[in-house]
Amino acid sequence: MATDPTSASAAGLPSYAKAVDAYRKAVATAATATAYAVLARGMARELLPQDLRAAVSWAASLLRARLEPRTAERRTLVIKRDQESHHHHHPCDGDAALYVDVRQYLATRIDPRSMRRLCLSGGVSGSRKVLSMEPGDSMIDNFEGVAFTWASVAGEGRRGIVAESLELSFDAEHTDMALERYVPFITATVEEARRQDRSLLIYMNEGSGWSSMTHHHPATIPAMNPDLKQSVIADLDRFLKRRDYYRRIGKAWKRGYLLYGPPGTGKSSLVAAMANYLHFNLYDLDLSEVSGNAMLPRLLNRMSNRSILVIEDIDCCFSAASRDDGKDLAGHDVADDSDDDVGKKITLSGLLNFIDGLWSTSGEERIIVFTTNYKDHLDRALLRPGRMDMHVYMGYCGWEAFKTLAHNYFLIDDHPLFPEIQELLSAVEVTPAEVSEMLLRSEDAGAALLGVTKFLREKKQEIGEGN
Ligand SMILES: Nc1ncnc2c1ncn2[C@@H]1O[C@H](COP(=O)(O)OP(=O)(O)OP(=O)(O)O)[C@@H](O)[C@H]1O
Repeated sequence: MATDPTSASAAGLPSYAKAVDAYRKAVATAATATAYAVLARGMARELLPQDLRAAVSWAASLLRARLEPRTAERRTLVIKRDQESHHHHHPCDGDAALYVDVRQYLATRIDPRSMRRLCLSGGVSGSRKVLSMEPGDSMIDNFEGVAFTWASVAGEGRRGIVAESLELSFDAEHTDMALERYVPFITATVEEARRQDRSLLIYMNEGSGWSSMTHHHPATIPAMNPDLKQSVIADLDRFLKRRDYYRRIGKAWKRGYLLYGPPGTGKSSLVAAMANYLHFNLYDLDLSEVSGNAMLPRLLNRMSNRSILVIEDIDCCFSAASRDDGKDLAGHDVADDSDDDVGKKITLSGLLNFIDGLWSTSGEERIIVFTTNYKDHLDRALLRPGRMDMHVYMGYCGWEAFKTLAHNYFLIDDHPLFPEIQELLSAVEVTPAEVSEMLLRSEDAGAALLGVTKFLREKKQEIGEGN
C-alpha cells in the first residue's frame, strides 16, 4: 500500500503524520505476518525516527495480540456429575450420562506418567480398573490437531455433597468443533467400547417379538476357498472402516449377502463368524414362525441397530407361501392341496417390502444375510443388485479347505496321506461338515486322516458304481 505525499501536502498535514495514519489503517487490516513485514519496511523508509519507534512498538503489540495463541479467548464447557438429577440416581440415567461417558473416555486417554496424582477405581474383583483425574488436575486431549484441555473440578453439590465436574476448555474459535464433533466423538467412542465389551446375542422370532440367548459360537471363519474368504473379510473390513465416515455424513451403511451352496458347507458357521467379526448381534428370522406379512414390520421395529438379520434356507423354509402369481418364494407353483401350510401368508412381495424397509431405516447399521441351498431356485427380485450386494458360494470341500480343517484340528500342514486325499477330493463331492466329522472321530491325526481317506475312497467307489 503506497501513500501519495502530494495528497497529504494538499490536505495541509505534515506528510509523516498522514503516512502514520495510513499505516495505522493498513496495519489494522493486514492479515499476515508477511504483510506486517512489508509495511514495516515501508515505514522505516518514510517515517521520522521518533514516530517510527512509536509506530513499531504499537504495531508489535498489535501483532502479539493477533498472533499469540495464549491471549486467545477461551471457552469452557462444564459437565457436571450431579446435574439437576437426584444424587442417588443411577449414573447412567439422564443428565449425568454425559459425565460418565466423558470419564470413561478420559480413562483411555489419560497418560499416567504425566499425572502428579491419579485416581484409580474399580468395582468388584475382575471388573476393569478405571483411571481418572483427581479434582484440581488437568490433562490435554488432542482431537483433529486441536488441544482440548480437561480439568477435574471439585464443587459443592446440593445438600453439601461433593459434586465433581469435568471442565473442557478450548479456544473460542474451536467452539463449533467441540460441540459438533469432539463431544459426539467421545460419546460414540464410549458407546462403541461398551458394545465391544458386551457378549453377543442371538435373537429368534417368537410371534411378533424376539427372544434372545447368548451367542457362544467360536469366532473362526469356516474353512473355505482362501480367495473367497479374503474377499468376505475385505468386504467386512471396508464396512468397519467406512462406517465412521458414513456416520459422519449421516448415512446408514447396509449390506446384503447371499450365501449359497449345499447343506453342510458352513453357511451358518460363516454367518456366526461374521457376527463375531463385526461384534453385531444376530437376528435369526424363521419365516415359518411368521404368520403373515403384517408381522414382518413389527419384527423389524423390534430389531436393534448394528445387527445381522439372517434368513436361513430362504428357498425352502416355507413351501406354500402364496404369491400373487401363485408361486412360492422359490418360484415353484404353489400346490393347492398343501394343507400343512394353510394360514402361512407371507408372500414374496411382503418379504421384499420388509427388506426394502430394512434398507430405508435411516441411521441404522445393518447387515442382512440369506442362505440357500439352491440359488437357482430363488426369485430374481431377491437377487437384484441393491438387495444382495455380495453372493458367496460355499462349496464342497476342496483341497485348500481340507488343509485348513487339518490344520485347525491337528495343527498339521503335511502328512503322507495328503497326496491321496488331495486326489480323492478332486474326484468326489464331500462337504466340509462330513470331513470335519471324520476328523473329529480320533484324537490321533494319523488315525483320523486314515478315516477320512477310507471315507473318500468309499465315496469314489459309490460314484463309480453309480455310473
Ligand atoms: N467350511 C467349514 N469349515 C469348518 N467347519 C464346517 C464347514 N462347513 C461345515 N462345517 C461344520 O459342519 C457343521 C454344519 O455346518 P453349517 O450348519 O454351518 O452348514 P450350512 O451350510 O449352514 O448347512 P445348511 O445349509 O444345512 O444350513 C458346522 O457346525 C461345522 O462344524
